[in-house]
Amino acid sequence: MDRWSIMTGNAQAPCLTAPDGPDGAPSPVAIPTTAAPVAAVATALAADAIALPDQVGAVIPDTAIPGAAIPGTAAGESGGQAGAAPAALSLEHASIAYGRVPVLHGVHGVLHPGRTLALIGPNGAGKSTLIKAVLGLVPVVDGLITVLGRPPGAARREVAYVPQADTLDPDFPISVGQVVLMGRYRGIGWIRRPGRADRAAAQAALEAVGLAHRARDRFGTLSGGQRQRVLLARAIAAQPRLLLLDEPFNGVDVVSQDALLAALSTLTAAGTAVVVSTHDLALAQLISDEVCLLSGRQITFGPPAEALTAEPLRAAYGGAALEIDGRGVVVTRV
Ligand SMILES: Nc1ncnc2c1ncn2[C@@H]1O[C@H](COP(=O)(O)OP(=O)(O)OP(=O)(O)O)[C@@H](O)[C@H]1O
Repeated sequence: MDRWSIMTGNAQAPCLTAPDGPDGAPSPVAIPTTAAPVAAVATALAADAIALPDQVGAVIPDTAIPGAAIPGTAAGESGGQAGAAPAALSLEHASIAYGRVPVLHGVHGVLHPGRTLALIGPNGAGKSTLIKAVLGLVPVVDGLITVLGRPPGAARREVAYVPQADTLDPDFPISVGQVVLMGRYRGIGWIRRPGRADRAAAQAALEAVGLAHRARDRFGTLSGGQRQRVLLARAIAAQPRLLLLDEPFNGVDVVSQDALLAALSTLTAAGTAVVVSTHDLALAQLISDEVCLLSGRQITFGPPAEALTAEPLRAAYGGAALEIDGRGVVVTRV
């Protein structure tokens, strides 16, 4: 049976196990196989040239919202202190709505620079919605979201976003190197040609994801997982302070996933905060410092050892979260 599990034999130090593993050995990562084939994109890469919000893997365009810090924000809540770097992301009892009715309620927690936050929850839980709210694309109708000390949207120059891969067009005629170089355009503008530093940053980003040797190849000739790595490289080249990844591991094999994880680790070590939405609970436990468990509302926000336990998982997944002899929790595929 295809499923994820988080075994919590020791509540203080949960370990990850794949109960269905071929040899019974612990397997740290279970990759969902629900990814749709990478589908048509032409627009996404083309749109990037005019800096539309849904662009791929690049720093989100600045909408010229003044970047003033929000007055009255509690320093402790948003992680801001006089003279200290602000939190990468501060969520204060935020509710988010597309129209009049909020689809996500009561999101509350702080992500600091260099830390990784996993957004977890079943289909329709609100993971993508939260990412869009952080980008300033969907309104916060109650509470507050602060990004790098500023309102969502005002910090776009320093925020990179990698959307779900299946929104991309693999047929767009552009090389791998050019895709990555697009990550630099926020800094250099669309008129000026990229300089040596931009090319070096793009090259380093491609190396970080292990695809420097494919720089001259057409983007569309890469596999889905390799394309995902290129898009991450593009985001890395932008040198963001906050990176938002919407289900980046869908359809990615173990080798590509390892390359992605290594690149992410380098980023966080350099101080970039990462938000990653995923259905892979084991992976979330492996890579995240904080977990935000959602199901139309926030179930819990905290370290994985606390957030990915039986009670909150049952609240999010209902009967799909099965406890096994008090030893751990299995969430069947959602
Ligand atoms: N553009 C939109 N307009 C109105 N409602 C929307 C829109 N996009 C999403 N929703 C609704 O918001 C809720 C949360 O959707 P969202 O895409 O954030 O979930 P998700 O956790 O990312 O799901 P999945 O795991 O399936 O990607 C759902 O009920 C969905 O129908």
